Amino acid sequence: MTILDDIVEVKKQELLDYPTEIKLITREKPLDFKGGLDADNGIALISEVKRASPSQGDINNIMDPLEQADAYVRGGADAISVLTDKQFFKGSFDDMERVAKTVDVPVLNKDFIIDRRQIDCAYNHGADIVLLIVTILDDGTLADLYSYASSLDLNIIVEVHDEEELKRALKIAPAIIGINNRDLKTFTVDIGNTEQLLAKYGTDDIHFIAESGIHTAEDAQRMQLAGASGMLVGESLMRSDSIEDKIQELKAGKVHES
Ligand SMILES: O=C(O)c1ccccc1NCC(=O)[C@H](O)[C@H](O)COP(=O)(O)O
Repeated sequence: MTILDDIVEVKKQELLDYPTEIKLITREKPLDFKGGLDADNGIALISEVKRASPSQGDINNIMDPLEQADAYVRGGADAISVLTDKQFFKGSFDDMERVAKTVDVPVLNKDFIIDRRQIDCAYNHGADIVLLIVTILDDGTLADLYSYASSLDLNIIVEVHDEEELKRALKIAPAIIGINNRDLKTFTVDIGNTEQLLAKYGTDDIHFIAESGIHTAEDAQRMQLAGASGMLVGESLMRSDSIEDKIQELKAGKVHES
């Protein structure tokens, strides 16, 4: 059993307490994250609110998620990711909803989705983007959750770690693929993973988001040079005592069309 197996097991247990059907609230259309990627040929930054993690333990559990997200937006983040898993990341839907109600950039619900009702919850709590992690889904469920989230106008990041998962993701022709540099089963982190996969599979038809292990301007530049349209950064921003400077540093390599 890996930690990822444990996380999925907890999600299954939590789902036992969900109603069989979740009524969707009436809300504004989710903000268009993909449109932002289409319009900008630089590298977008998704800044993550991450109190704790299985690999690091407590990262920064004393900050206020709203103040953190505000600082991210002031620094120039293009989107905010909020971990909503309670048991392993000390997050909550309340954290995400407070952020989504306040910031004017798209908000990603970072969780381990295995059932449509989690997408309903993400939607009702104000998410604009959801994450589908290929390794925890079979092909049929992946395709079903993708089409369900699309029907709600949510942006979707389909997350892969290796070539086999990437090939499975490509079968549903997603607009955005996240390449996680962290192996969620062993916690090994290597940003060379994005470089290797994009050298072989990079295409202008898909936006690729480099996820995890990005700490410095040099790391960010490597991800951009590899062809990533975006990067997802958690720990290094959560540990920074000068968030706005850290964001400027990470975005320093951002190239804009003149
Ligand atoms: O971060 C972990 O320890 C972890 C363990 C098991 C499953 C998922 C995990 N993290 C989720 C993420 O992918 C990251 O929060 C995200 O990509 C940001 O990574 P980082 O910048 O390295 O904090």
